[in-house]
Amino acid sequence: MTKLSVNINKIATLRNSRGGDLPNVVQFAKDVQRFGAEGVTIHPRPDERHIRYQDAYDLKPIVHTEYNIEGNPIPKFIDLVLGTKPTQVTLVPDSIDAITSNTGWDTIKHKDFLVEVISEFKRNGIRTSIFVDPDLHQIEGAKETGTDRIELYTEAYAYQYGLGNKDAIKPYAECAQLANTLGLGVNAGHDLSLENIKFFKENIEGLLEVSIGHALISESLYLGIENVVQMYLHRLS
Ligand SMILES: CC(=O)[C@@H](O)[C@H](O)COP(=O)(O)O
Ligand SMILES: NCC(=O)COP(=O)(O)O
Repeated sequence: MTKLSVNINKIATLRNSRGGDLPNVVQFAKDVQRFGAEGVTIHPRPDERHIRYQDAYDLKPIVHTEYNIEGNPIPKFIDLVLGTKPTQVTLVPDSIDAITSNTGWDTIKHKDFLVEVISEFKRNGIRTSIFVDPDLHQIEGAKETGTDRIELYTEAYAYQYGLGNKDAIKPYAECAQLANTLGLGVNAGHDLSLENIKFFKENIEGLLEVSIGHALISESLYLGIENVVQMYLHRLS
């Protein structure tokens, strides 16, 4: 069974564009869970241009499914995670100015650092996951860090699948197989969508969780726009 965790960063980005509280991220998180989502993911960045640190605290009491907080473990982020105690923390090595996450960890080079932060989170009862490229050496390195899970960075798969190259699944399938053998749980995310998710799921053994935001929110707009336009027309008639 693969859990769907909805990343609500985009809802915060939309809210921030006007400075008010529309759309309301807490209400949105309540709604996605009511509609069946099995988790809520947020990815606060140091400049808080998407989800804000305060949002992470506001969401804590209402997320009754899996609460997953993603981010680069700088001191401010570590304090946030220890203060909110989500179900899972996913460590992502994103630079401060990156538009979105664009690389996985070098689990070999950053082993000592990862061992340190992962053990701190695990001491506090928080499950850990680390964002990695589909590279067998990086999966072996991930095992050495003590992490509970990995999150496979799926941007390359999504891009290639869109071009019709289904072979792009191969490194992901191999990495998932190795992770399963090593006792690491397998999550995945980035640019997964209604178009590419089924094939991914069918080919990845033991896929525990996917976190999806950008496409899922965009698809919600496309699929919901007809209804809303009709509702406005009705009120104007
Ligand atoms: C790790 C990852 O791939 C996602 O967390 C992604 O970074 C989504 O965040 P944004 O939608 O804010 O780019
Ligand atoms: N961990 C990936 C995530 O939360 C969502 O990524 P995306 O669907 O917004 O690309």
